[in-house]
Amino acid sequence: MSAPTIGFIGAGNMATSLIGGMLQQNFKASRIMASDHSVEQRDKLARQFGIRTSADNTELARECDVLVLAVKPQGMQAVCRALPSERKDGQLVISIAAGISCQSLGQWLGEGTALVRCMPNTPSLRRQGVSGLFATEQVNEGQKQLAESILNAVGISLWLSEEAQIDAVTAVSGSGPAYFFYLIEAMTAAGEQLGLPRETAERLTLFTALGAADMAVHSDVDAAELRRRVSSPGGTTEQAINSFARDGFPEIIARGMQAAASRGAELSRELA
Ligand SMILES: NC(=O)C1=CN([C@@H]2O[C@H](COP(=O)(O)OP(=O)(O)OC[C@H]3O[C@@H](n4cnc5c(N)ncnc54)[C@H](OP(=O)(O)O)[C@@H]3O)[C@@H](O)[C@H]2O)C=CC1
Ligand SMILES: O=C(O)[C@@H]1CCC=N1
Repeated sequence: MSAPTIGFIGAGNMATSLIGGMLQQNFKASRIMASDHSVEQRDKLARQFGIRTSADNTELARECDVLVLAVKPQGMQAVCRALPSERKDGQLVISIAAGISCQSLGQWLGEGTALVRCMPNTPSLRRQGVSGLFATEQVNEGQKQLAESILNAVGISLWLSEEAQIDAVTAVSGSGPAYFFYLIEAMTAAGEQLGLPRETAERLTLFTALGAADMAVHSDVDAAELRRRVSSPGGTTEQAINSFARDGFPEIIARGMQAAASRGAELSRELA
């Protein structure tokens, strides 16, 4: 059997991250297509990745074994309703939109559609992504494996037992890279205030983030224990951690993530 064709509708940030990662992992450019209404965006992807692009979403719907819906949530209904009901036989549709439920997608695309809802993240571009996946009952085992092979090509993926968990995944890992970038920005600025040149503060911060994440991923003890091992009694780290705790760091993070998850649920209602 020949390799499946994968079509991305919406060729923006997230599609670029996924396609970039897939091409580094044995997916052939000749089997990937992308459509976008922006000619600049189409040209950019065609140049960057050597994939076929189109201005016509219908062309992808008719030709591709897998359709990845990668437009903004607010544009999803119009995109789905404009797709033809006669699409490629056995097609799997993967939606990566935050807050668009399988129920809405089923209504817009046709109830028999095999649908996977997925929440990836932008480090997929570096093949360091993590995705949560939820399959509707129309999805067969082969299609599940196909979805997994796409997302595993750009990082790791985890199946969810309930669709509602997607909002939590969005709050943790979908939006998560932005929280770490925010911390990097804040630590770099604080390093500068402490007298370091900006570039030095930035490199120290970036490599500390990379080292800490790598160490935590490969450790057999949890993050709290790793933190304790850095914090010598009466030393410097303890002072920083105590100051963070006094200022409510865990509560600040929990409130922010609750806001992200609530927005996901709100979008599902608003855009149904
Ligand atoms: N960015 C992220 O980190 C993540 C995003 N997501 C989800 O991925 C989806 C895409 O997000 P993102 O990549 O950031 O968004 P972008 O705006 O970067 O990409 C969407 C692209 O789709 C194009 N588009 C809009 N309408 C149509 C249409 N009718 N036909 C074809 N193309 C169209 C847009 O063009 P134009 O701009 O001209 O309208 C744009 O180029 C969202 O639903 C988001 O929830 C999920 C996980 C992480
Ligand atoms: O901010 C957003 O809505 C999207 C979903 C997760 C990351 N970006």
